Amino acid sequence: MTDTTLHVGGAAPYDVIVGHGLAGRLPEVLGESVQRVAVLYAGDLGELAQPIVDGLVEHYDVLALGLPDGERAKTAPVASDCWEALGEAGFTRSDAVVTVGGGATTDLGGFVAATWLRGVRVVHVPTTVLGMVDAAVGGKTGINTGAGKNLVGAFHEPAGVLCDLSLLATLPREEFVAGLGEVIKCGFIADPVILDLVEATDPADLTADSAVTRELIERAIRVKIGVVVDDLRETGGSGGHPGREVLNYGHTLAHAIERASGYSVRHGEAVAIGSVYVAELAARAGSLTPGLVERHRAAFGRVGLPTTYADTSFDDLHAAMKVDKKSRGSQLRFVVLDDIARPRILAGPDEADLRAAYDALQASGTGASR
Ligand SMILES: NC(=O)c1ccc[n+]([C@@H]2O[C@H](COP(=O)([O-])OP(=O)(O)OC[C@H]3O[C@@H](n4cnc5c(N)ncnc54)[C@H](O)[C@@H]3O)[C@@H](O)[C@H]2O)c1
Ligand SMILES: O=C(O)C(=O)C[C@@H](O)[C@H](O)[C@H](O)COP(=O)(O)O
Ligand SMILES: [Zn+2]
Repeated sequence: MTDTTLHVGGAAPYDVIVGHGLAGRLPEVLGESVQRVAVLYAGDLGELAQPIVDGLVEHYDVLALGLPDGERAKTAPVASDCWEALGEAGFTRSDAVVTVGGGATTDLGGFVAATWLRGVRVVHVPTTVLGMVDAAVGGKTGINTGAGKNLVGAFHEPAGVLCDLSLLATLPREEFVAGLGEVIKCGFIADPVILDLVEATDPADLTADSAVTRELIERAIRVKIGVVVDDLRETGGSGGHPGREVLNYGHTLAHAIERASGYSVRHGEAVAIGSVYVAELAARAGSLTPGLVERHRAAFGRVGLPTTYADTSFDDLHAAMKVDKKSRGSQLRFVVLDDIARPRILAGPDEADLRAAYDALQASGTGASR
């Protein structure tokens, strides 16, 4: 099957290429001025990263840096170690970073590229579904702090994104399923066909190499591109649309759960739980019907994502939600739906509704399979 090229327009345009065996296209995407390339890869993925490094060595001076795996990469000390390594290797503004890994790796690597010399080129090679449909696209980069998730970061558009579907072959099932959390989120906020496909497909057929998986991935990328080109820096939408904040659907509670669980709940799993929570909240605010709340539970639950959570008290999660970037002063703000693909901002909901929605989240649904 041929590669699909999805163009991201705007001030710093680039392409997201979806296909198989894409590593050979890295020089074309990196451009001609680059001399040195730092490959920042998830340390556990050495076998996936090595052929990419070997290909680059033919064209560039290559510095390969293995990072701590997953969320452990998204810390200030890891970013600092990368800056030191780039400094020792004499990296200049004509050099570039290539990231190879899941969303945690692209977030950290993107942040290093955004901050080194105030910004050098970065090309992402995401190796998870979540990285392909979301983290590698759109230019959000970041690390966590003790106070919460993604609290330090920068917007830094990549020079290109190579979504090599062959790399998904080794992805553990639970990581594959976690990525579907962001895909299904895209269905609720913008593309109902995604929901139809998920509901019509036997979950056993949602495999790394199936045609329906590729269609879901490409549809979710299109949703993300469509949102970010209109509101690259999350300054707000128009005509009542939340703008880029719509991609944060379900994320206010999700980030609080990730932090409360010491990041043992995967991001995509937390997004599933958080989306059911905002659906319950929207129902209490009079915008979403009970039938559509149940559609949230059914769609996420169908692919094996958790739709309930009870490990942390409401008061602890409420405190954690207050550091969400959508908050303004002491006011919490949520993306909610009036219908499928009709998002809006709900500002300052009553604490009683927030609590009742959490009670409803705890009362039914399926938990994480761990
Ligand atoms: N910047 C953004 O716009 C954005 C969007 C969504 C999510 N995120 C961030 O992305 C992160 C989650 O990303 P994720 O779900 O990809 O998790 P991850 O990066 O933590 O990777 C999950 C696990 O899968 C392993 N893995 C990755 N690819 C593999 C492969 N091909 N074969 C075998 N194992 C593989 C990793 O080693 C890791 O253990 C979170 O930190 C989240 O905040 C950022
Ligand atoms: O790209 C965006 O914008 C998103 O909000 C996508 C989210 O799926 C992603 O998890 C993002 O990292 C969350 O952003 P944050 O600003 O809430 O940290
Ligand atoms: Zn997310």
